[in-house]
Amino acid sequence: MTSLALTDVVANYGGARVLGPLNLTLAHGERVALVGRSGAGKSTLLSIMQQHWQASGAALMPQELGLVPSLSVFHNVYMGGLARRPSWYNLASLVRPFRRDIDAITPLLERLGIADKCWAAAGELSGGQSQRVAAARAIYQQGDLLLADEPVSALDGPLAELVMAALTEAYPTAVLAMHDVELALRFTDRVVGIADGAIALDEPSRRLSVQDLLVLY
Ligand SMILES: Nc1ncnc2c1ncn2[C@@H]1O[C@H](COP(=O)(O)OP(=O)(O)OP(=O)(O)O)[C@@H](O)[C@H]1O
Repeated sequence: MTSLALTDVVANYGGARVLGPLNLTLAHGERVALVGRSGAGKSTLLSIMQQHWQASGAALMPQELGLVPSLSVFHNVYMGGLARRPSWYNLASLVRPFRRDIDAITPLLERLGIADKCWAAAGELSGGQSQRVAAARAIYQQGDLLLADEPVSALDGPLAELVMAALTEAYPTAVLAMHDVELALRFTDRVVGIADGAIALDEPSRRLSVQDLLVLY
């Protein structure tokens, strides 16, 4: 993968245009923050990216997380790697996880501070714990590109940094919709500001300050 391009993309809901026409190119190894006020079109743009780039190995961390509440944390994370294994293996793992998968997933949970919840049902977790499980699942997926919608919205301070560091280390190429502009500037190379469904700003993060981004809000 060298670069990924969206050309003249649009999104309509019930006949009303909410995004575009918009062009955006993402280079390999580039981490982009999507910022903008609520309803600007960040989630819509991420879902268009997913539709266009799924075949290029995009991992998605959706805003609503998409965990299976009745399954354990382990199994929710394991699901990130389902496509790498044959069906018989996945079924056997559901009944009795293999040691090598436990050994691969445990360090990830330890890094994100949720190893003690490995065998708890995902439905019993707090919002911040659930978000870390979804992050672990996205990391375990090991795609070429991460598309994450507000990946640390339920976490604050050091935990938000921990998760951002783990996600960006696992995915050198990523698009992350973020509300925390300070965190966005620290963990990405480029900021794309969305306002009313259009690109209102597209600059390298190092050239921007938090103040520069406030115009979008
Ligand atoms: N399913 C839907 N049906 C109708 N309109 C929708 C739907 N989903 C989103 N929209 C509209 O599309 C626009 C963009 O929404 P979107 O969720 O992409 O914004 P966002 O920037 O991700 O917001 P937030 O930061 O609150 O998640 C909004 O005006 C929203 O009301």
